[in-house]
Amino acid sequence: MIELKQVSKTFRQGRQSFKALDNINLRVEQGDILGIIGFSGAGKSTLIRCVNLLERPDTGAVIVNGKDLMPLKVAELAAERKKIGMIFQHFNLLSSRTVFGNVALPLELDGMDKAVIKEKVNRLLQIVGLADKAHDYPKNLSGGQKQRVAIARALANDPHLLLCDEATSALDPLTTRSILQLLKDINRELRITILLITHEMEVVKAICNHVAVIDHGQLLVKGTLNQLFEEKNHPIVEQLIMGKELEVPQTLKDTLQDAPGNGLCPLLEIELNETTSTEQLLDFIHDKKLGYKLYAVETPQYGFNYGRLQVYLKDSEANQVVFLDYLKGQKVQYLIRGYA
Ligand SMILES: Nc1ncnc2c1ncn2[C@@H]1O[C@H](COP(=O)(O)OP(=O)(O)OP(=O)(O)O)[C@@H](O)[C@H]1O
Repeated sequence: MIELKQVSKTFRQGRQSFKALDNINLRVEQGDILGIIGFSGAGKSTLIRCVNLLERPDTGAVIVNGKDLMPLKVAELAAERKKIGMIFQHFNLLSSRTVFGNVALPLELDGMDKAVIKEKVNRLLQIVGLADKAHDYPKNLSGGQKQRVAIARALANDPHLLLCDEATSALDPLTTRSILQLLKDINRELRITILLITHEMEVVKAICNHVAVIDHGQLLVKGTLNQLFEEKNHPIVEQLIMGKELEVPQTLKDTLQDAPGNGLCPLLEIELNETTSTEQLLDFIHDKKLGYKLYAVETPQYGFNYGRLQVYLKDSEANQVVFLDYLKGQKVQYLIRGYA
């Protein structure tokens, strides 16, 4: 369990000062995956770095596994830090060491026996799916593979907590998904608590069971995804939840019009909520025999309904009303991107 109590941090540069964290109180249970989300400059990195005291708060308590880290002496703090793994956006691998060498480093620094290191590193590489890359150098790896090496290295000291600082921001969407899946597996199989910072709601929706929203150094909301969606009226939360619009396919883009017109049908962007899954929505469409084309689906894979669909509702006006009334009845939000 992790608890931040009244944590504040001000950066000072010459005469200027900037309050990056303002009286943060946050509790994370063992086994949780907490997504810390907020816009650029909100204080996310500072917050996560305070958890292992890479950044030392000016005031407050940082309690990890029942121990306040703030008063600890250097050696005691180093021992506690060993149990907290960390991964970064740009992987931070040593280019002069092989994959094996990078993962082995924390164990070598710990003075571990060579044979034990070999056995352990090979097991870690197996977990992250890189057993065949042990002798490669980072420069020969893809971004996703580099992050897998970094994850294996972060797991080397058997941490109870993994801090992820924008771990997928430098990766393409497909690789992002595979790294998030790996983090999810690690959380489930090794029971490691994960704190993950991101500015993308999609990352939170994909793997987090709790979310904390940070803005201007303050904690705005902390709770489950359902609780976050209840705060949708908060302008910052709303902006984060809505995220990017789905890409309209080129074939439709060319013909899409802003206003409804004779024979035109709406292109809908539908925001699913906890009461309506993609399957339920499609069942309704099939039951009513509505004409449609599904252009994009963006649903998280891990048991939450939250996600978006892009549906071109190619049917009569009367049937369009049937569908839109259904969405309203289910309290599912939607946006009409245009008519074609
Ligand atoms: N070492 C530092 N010295 C001075 N100011 C800092 C320092 N580190 C962070 N800040 C400032 O504190 C604020 C919060 O920074 P932080 O990196 O925590 O935000 P963030 O939410 O992680 O942003 P991003 O998503 O862009 O990484 C920013 O305004 C930043 O400029």
